[in-house]
Amino acid sequence: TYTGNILIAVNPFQRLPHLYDVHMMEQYKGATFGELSPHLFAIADSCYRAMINEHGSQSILVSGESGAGKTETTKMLMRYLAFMGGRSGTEGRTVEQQVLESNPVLEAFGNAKTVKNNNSSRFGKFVEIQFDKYGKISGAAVRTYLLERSRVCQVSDPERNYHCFYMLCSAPPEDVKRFKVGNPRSFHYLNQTSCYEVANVDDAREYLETRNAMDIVGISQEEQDAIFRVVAAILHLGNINFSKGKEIDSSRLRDEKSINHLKIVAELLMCDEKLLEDSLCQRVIVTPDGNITKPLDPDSALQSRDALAKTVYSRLFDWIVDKINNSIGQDPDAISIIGVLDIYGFESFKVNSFEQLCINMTNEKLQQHFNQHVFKMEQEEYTRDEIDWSYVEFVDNQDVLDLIEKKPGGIIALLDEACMFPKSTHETFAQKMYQTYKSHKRFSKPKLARTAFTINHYAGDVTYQADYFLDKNKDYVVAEHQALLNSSRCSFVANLFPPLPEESSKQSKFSSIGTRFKQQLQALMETLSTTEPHYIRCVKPNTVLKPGIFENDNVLNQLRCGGVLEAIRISCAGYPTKRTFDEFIDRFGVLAPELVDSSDEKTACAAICDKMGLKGYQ
Ligand SMILES: Nc1ncnc2c1ncn2[C@@H]1O[C@H](COP(=O)(O)OP(=O)(O)OP(=O)(O)O)[C@@H](O)[C@H]1O
Repeated sequence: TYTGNILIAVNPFQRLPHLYDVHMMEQYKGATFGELSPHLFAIADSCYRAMINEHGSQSILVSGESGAGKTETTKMLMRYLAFMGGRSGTEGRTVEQQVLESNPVLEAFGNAKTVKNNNSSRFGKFVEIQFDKYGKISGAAVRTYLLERSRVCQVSDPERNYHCFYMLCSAPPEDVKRFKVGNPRSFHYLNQTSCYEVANVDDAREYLETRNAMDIVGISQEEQDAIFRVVAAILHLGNINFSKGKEIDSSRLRDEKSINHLKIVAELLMCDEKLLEDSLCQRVIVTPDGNITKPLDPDSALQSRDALAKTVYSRLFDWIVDKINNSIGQDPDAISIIGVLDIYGFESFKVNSFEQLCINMTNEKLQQHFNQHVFKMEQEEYTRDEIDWSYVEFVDNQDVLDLIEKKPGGIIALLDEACMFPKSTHETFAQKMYQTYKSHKRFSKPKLARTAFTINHYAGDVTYQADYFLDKNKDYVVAEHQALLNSSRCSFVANLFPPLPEESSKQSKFSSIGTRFKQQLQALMETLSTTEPHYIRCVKPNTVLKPGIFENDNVLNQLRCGGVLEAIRISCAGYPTKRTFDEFIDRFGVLAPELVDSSDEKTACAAICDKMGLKGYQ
């Protein structure tokens, strides 16, 4: 259905191909908005037409909670835009085909089965489709946000790690042999949960399809092999274990098995075995008097191993995104763009951490953008009609945004400070927040909390646990890991870790995930502000992921989180029903037939209202 121009799309949890086929696209092509049943093609069509007619850039913002259908909706939107903006009769790899095929590639490496969704995107995505002066697609760019790195090393029932790991384990026998993988149950990074299969998903087929999609987006066979070699290396890396070494607080490889896995990792990454072992079991400390090598105890070595796995995986993901962008190509002469944003919705779990804070900050920003837009649209309409609506209140969430991201003084700024100060712990960080925001309306400290804090978001209160904030915010690659991988004989691996520029290698430049994410978000908002936005709110009808079940309270909460209720409030506070003068006379003329014919439409309408004793109309 629609609320104003906002489309509210409910996930059907069953395939409805007839709703999304070419025949349906034909019907919506050029149809007046609102004439046909609400449909995402109607949004895509009005967006495309607005771009052609007004030569202005557009954006479609798709939001909703995990499993609500954002990614499916985004793919369908892209298909419609490719249908409208594609070039007929072209052969081979067209831009629009590449844009569409980037989806399965990104999903293989960035999606996983979670409690909420069997194919959950663990990153945010903004696809910018560029159009030339003929309204044809001439280029595209994909920007991704905040991939969930922790999943690579840590998964719990009934979730899975990223799809690509299982695909590789189900690859054809020659590839399984070549990449030295096997049963997913034999890898620590996969066997922490007992979930290996996803209903209706055939990993073996997905492997071939991903390879095929990689061909189309322009990733060469050698590059594909290197990618899967890295994926396999990460699996083996997870199987390396440590036990206490001879010296105090030192560690060594635990057993033959670990030695064997280490060998395989070195082979797959084409780097030196001894260097790999050292980079896991030791740290070099730079002091004014020279470098000191310090051994790591087994726990720290395990952490070092996991940090390496996460860094390699996230670099791999970034490489794939860059490659897709390079091979699709950007059109510097593009006349306008249509951006499609598929980004995680508001999150509030039993335990909320740094990721939730970043996600909810994104949603606060988008909410502000949404409110401003809805408000502005209404305002423009009232101004056009010369109607006074000064009494309609605008609720701004700038105070929450300031609390999180203001510099200096916001939570992210405090966190960066804490990360740079070697002695800080999550407790000192929490204390600092409690002190700083003692009297902030949107911040509170739960009773008896030592590290927890609550933020009053537009969609409700969320309590965060600050325990891992410091670690999660630090964005640096251990120097030993950097040196190791940069020295790989495989140019693909070495290029994932280019040498750092001089100044930043001196540890002077601190880079934090929070600040980088904030900057990315800022850039996104700037892009969005140059476009005319269109909104789609996806709704998940139930938590059992089945068709035909509708949980009322749950849906209501999603509408609240999506800002739909706020949009309705703004609309209700003004004049929610809009009729032209002749429609009004058509409907209410019977109340005063004698007035209708005698005067012009506007006067007649006023006369009808007067006759019925209505007060305060404008
Ligand atoms: N229009 C649709 N028709 C049929 N099935 C759908 C549709 N939309 C969603 N689904 C089903 O719901 C599942 C979840 O949808 P999707 O992956 O798009 O959710 P999401 O909102 O992107 O979630 P996340 O934030 O976790 O990535 C899909 O895998 C698919 O099975």
